[in-house]
Amino acid sequence: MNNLRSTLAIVWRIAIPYFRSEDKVAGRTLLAAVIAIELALVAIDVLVNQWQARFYNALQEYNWDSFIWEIGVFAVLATTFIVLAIYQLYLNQWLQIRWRRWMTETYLRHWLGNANHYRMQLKGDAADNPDQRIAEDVQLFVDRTLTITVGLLSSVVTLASFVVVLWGLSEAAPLTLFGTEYALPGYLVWAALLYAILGTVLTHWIGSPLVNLNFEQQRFEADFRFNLVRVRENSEQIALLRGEGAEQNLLSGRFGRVVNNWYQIMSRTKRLTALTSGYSQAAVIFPYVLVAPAYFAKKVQLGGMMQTASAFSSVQRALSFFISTYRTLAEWRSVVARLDGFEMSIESAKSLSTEPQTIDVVSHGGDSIELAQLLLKLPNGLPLIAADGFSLKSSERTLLTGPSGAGKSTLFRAIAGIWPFGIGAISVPAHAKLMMLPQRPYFPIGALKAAIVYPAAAEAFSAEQVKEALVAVGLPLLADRLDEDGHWNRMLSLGEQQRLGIARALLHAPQYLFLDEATASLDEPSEARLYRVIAERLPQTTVVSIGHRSTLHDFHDRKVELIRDGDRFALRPAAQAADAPAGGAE
Ligand SMILES: Nc1ncnc2c1ncn2[C@@H]1O[C@H](COP(=O)(O)OP(=O)(O)OP(=O)(O)O)[C@@H](O)[C@H]1O
Repeated sequence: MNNLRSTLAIVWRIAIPYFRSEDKVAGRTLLAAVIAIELALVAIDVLVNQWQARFYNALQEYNWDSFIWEIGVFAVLATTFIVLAIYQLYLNQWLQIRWRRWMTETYLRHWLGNANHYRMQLKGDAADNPDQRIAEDVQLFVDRTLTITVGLLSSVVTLASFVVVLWGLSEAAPLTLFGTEYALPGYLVWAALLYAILGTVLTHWIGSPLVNLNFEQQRFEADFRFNLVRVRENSEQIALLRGEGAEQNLLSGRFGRVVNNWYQIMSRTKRLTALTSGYSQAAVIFPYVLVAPAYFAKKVQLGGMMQTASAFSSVQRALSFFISTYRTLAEWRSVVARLDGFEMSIESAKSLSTEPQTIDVVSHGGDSIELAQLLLKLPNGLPLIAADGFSLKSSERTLLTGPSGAGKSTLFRAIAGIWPFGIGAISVPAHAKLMMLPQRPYFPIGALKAAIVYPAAAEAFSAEQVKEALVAVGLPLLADRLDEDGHWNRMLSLGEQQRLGIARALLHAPQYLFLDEATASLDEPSEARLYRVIAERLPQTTVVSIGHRSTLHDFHDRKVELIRDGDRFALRPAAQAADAPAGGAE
């Protein structure tokens, strides 16, 4: 029960914000329309039930005129039913897509906002496969929540309406057993109730493991899909390493989990279907058995008996809502649990950046980046780098070196404000434009121009500007392909990608440019040429480079090293300055 209450609380928390959002008028109106139509459909059910009594009586009495009249009445009822059913579905789908659009946009905003997607990965306890949560679970949540809510409401209203009908019919067709009449008010209602309770208890008993099995199934499917995507993304590496066999084993292993879980779902579903279909078949005949003695004792007409059977089945169907929607409910609960996990994970990623015991990245009025009493840590809490009183001055070019794994890239991450582990402060000039270029730049799939100017919009730079930047970084041949669509990370060599990265930097002209081995795949002369281009074109930019080649020294004003200091590395200015000024010798 507690479980149910907490699930409902989570559903409320996930579902309600939409109906309070900027789209609330449309959302509430559509929801009200869907509910109103559902109620009208129940009313038609009641009318059809009363119609049945008249219709079968007309048949029993061989009354042709009544028969024809009732056919007409039925045609009107059926037409109204059809029109309402069509519009209910239509409005329901309309509500679904608006609700889903709002939730998807909200989740995207929270997930992408403030580098939460990155922090969620760092946390390690991140919700698995966020893509699945955003793409699939939101859709399932909206669909199932509407189906279940409207279905439940319909059941309650059907129950209330038909209980009244059935209670009246219990009086008209008194309980007759072995020729004796028993005065048991509303016995048909009690019989329906007992029947439904029995079915519900049995269904829950057999079906409850399905909740967890469905949850796992979705997870295994998403894992399998994710690993397929990884193979596609890394297909060159895999082909070069002849890793196909290993991939086959890995993927088969992942798919094996999908299959094993599926077998368990199959076996549970088989038992559940045996119960639910047996239950609904028995429900067809059960009311006739109950009323038959009264009918054969001629206490009730054929119309009364048919009406009783139909009312009984309506009550029974309403009471059995839980049974008929059990699988949907099971699936829904796992969707709710996954979305809840996703929201929690976003929240905890958000809180990581605001916890007092984290690195404070603050803006200040000066024009240098200052590190004060900074201690960078690993996610497991171990210290990585200590830095105090260290500054990166305007227009200065600094070369950062140090052993592999010392934390050079992590220092860049901290300055960019995405590494939350540690304490201390990093002051960054207010409104300063920082740009980080990694060794492997990222290019979104699409037109080359949009890929180069990312994250700016393609129109932010003219074709001439982009072409000029391409020529400057030594890629004149690409200048004619700006409108060509492609997966540039896959199509270009790493050296070419690094040149494109520098072109991006030239276009954006940041105040601070951090190059994390961003030219390491180029030959030395090409690397030197790119550094000269940066010096010429971005003379005001503060450049911080991570690199291992000695040729880089010529293009930097000073050298800073990460040196082991006990259990951590310390940031120390190297004793001697660089041999030549920025943009100096080749
Ligand atoms: N997401 C992460 N989770 C756990 N540990 C991490 C994570 N990212 C980096 N580390 C650890 O932090 C340490 C520093 O990594 P970093 O990439 O900053 O080193 P680096 O000095 O740039 O190395 P290299 O010169 O090899 O590129 C490494 O020991 C690395 O394993």
